Amino acid sequence: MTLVRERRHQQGLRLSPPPPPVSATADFTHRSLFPALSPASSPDSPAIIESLSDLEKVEVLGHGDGGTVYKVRHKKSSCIYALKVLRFDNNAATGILQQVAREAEILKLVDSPYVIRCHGVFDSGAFMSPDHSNNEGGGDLCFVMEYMEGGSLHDVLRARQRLPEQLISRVAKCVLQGLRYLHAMQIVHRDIKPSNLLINGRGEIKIADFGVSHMVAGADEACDLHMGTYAYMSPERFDPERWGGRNADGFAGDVWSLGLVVLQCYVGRFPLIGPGQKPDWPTLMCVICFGDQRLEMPETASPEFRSFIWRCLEKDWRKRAKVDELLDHPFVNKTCCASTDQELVNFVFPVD
Ligand SMILES: Nc1ncnc2c1ncn2[C@@H]1O[C@H](COP(=O)(O)OP(=O)(O)OP(=O)(O)O)[C@@H](O)[C@H]1O
Repeated sequence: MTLVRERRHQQGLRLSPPPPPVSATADFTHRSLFPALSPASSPDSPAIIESLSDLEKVEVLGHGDGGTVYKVRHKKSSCIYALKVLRFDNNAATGILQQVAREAEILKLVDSPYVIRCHGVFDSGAFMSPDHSNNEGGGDLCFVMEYMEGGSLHDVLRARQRLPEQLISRVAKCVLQGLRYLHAMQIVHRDIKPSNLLINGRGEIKIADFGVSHMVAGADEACDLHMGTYAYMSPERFDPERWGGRNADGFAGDVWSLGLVVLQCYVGRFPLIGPGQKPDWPTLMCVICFGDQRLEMPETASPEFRSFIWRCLEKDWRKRAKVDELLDHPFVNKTCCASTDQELVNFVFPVD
């Protein structure tokens, strides 16, 4: 646990667009954008959060491209939450404002044990007008989220470098269950990567961060095909002309990203480029979209692991495995049974 926490603030493989300005402190006077959840629908978090003034900061959990995440305590109930604060000034691009508004919209809809639960969204009111025309002066947007004690898979990999195969299988199973839920709701995540997979004290893994997700129906994919982190982006999203991306439904892109995450857990670094090689845009373009990708398929990995990876990292999205196929795959079905949630907990929170 200590090890994991110490390394939380280190930066991961980040190739997202530049961040908007981030506030150092949360202004706890915002209004609620959607009602806090009732106790019945949230057994883990009995508190009803009416305003951000109900919460007090405990510590900073981490910084992302879009903002700062705090550990906070609900004053009345002492329940612990994670508070993600995004700060915008009046120069914030409309695209970014639409992106966070999209995250808020999607969070309202999702309710799954495999997806991070959001207990409320609060804002200063400056940028949430439907056409984003009223954004003079900027403001904060604050997401009150379920607190995940183990931090992200990125934090865990920083601390422990690699995961044993049976724990990787457990991670894969949870993410696939989350994706099955999201895809059934016609939501494509589009940014599956280690820092967006969070782990709690019960060894549960959940998908977080819907900043670049979108609802498939009615969305204009062509407008924002390149949003998300390039490193984990599928060939059809990276180079839609070459890989028929204009016709892709988007779900296959989440499977590709999961394949890379699973392989990264095994080899201990981003798997598509050599150690020390810079993951810049041209290098990634070459390995993801052209010729033979330099896939490091470890000799020691089981046949089940290899087969799972090949099914995820099939370049042609039409031939790539679907989520349901992968949930039936022996790597997920069989290998996962060789471990327990407790083993994952022991791995994430080692006794020093
Ligand atoms: N719900 C949570 N519970 C506990 N820790 C969290 C939670 N959400 C985020 N964190 C921590 O805060 C860090 C920053 O999270 P954030 O979502 O802002 O950015 P990120 O996902 O790491 O990067 P990016 O902005 O590129 O997506 C995470 O890496 C994680 O360590």
